[in-house]
Amino acid sequence: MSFGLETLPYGVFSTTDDPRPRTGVAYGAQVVDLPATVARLDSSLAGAVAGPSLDALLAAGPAVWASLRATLTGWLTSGAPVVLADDPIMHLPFTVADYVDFYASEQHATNLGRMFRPGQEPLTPNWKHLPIGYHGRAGTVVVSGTEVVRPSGQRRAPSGEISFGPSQRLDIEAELGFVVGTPSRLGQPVPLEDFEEHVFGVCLVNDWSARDIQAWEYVPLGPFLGKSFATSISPWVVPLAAFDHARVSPPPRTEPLQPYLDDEKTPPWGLDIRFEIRLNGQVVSRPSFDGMYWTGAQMLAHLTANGASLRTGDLYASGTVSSGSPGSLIELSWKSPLELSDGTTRTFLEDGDEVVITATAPGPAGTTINLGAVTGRITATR
Ligand SMILES: O=C(O)/C=C/C(=O)CC(=O)CC(=O)O
Ligand SMILES: [Ca+2]
Ligand SMILES: [Mg+2]
Repeated sequence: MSFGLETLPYGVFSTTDDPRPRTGVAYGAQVVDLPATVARLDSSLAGAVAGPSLDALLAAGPAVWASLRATLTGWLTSGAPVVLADDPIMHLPFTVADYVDFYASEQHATNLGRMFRPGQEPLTPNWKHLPIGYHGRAGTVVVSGTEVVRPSGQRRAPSGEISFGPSQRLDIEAELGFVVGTPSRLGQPVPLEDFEEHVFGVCLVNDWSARDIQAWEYVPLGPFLGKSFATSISPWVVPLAAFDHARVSPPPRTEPLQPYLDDEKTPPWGLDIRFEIRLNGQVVSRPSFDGMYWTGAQMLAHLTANGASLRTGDLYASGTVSSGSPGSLIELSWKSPLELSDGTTRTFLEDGDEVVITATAPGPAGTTINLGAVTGRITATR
């Protein structure tokens, strides 16, 4: 996994020689050890990277974010000496405050509506008027590479029999996660144009979902234990500043929007990010984020429209990215099971299966922004 100068994502790493978790920036296949450079940084920048997580950097705000990125770019371009580490062991990069999951892909919402609510209109009447979301479980957000233990729960068989046991319909959801840096004040909504004041950057998310548990529990209050057992995120958080060349207009809006969501006159926050989903090494889907109906800026405006405040470390995910190609197995195996090159087939995940989600975006002058990977392997129920 190699990262060019255009990406410069932040994460938290340790090494076998030095087991202290510390902040770093990925460069090539190595990591720039940030605390090792503090003596050469301005005090505001040094304070932002000195701790064992990205929390202080997230809280420091856009001026520090821009200044640190410019400083690091300057150092790496000019070959200034930095401490580089090999073979980093990656940790959860920041303290996850609140976790929200949106539902911003029209294709995913339509497909799931057809499957979960057959005979009804697939899109609910509110879908094109507001970005639908729910509050998830921040405490079970885990870093890429963490094993995912198959959850148990209640489910109802087609016969009507209710039972409790290991999920038999364990799925993935490939999503983009937005990481909040600067907090906001309680009672004060964050308008669309302040997105960059508050959001530090993005990561990749796999919102593991137990479809059998979900289908039985979710009416009328929405997702609960079918999704709260684990949510994996990539270890590298890519700053929003890296996406200047990836910004695109979202799909045409087909319903008039309330003024707080109307992004006609603000610079667009659609993002040309291409995902790849691998199951046991084999590419099974290539969704693209540019087809997502709602943007990260609209999701943030909606999240705070009632005056709910933001905290440093809030994470909100886009919802399954199913434009172009599906971001979940329930969609991929809808008509017929997935056929893998080892001769086996899948409708849902089996114990031992490994899922790797990667993504890239266009950078300046033909370069590529690398969002890294979020991986996870399923282990048997304990
Ligand atoms: O349509 C439903 O009832 C359920 C949808 C989901 O499970 C998707 C969800 O978690 C939001 C998303 O990832 O798009
Ligand atoms: Ca989800
Ligand atoms: Mg989850």
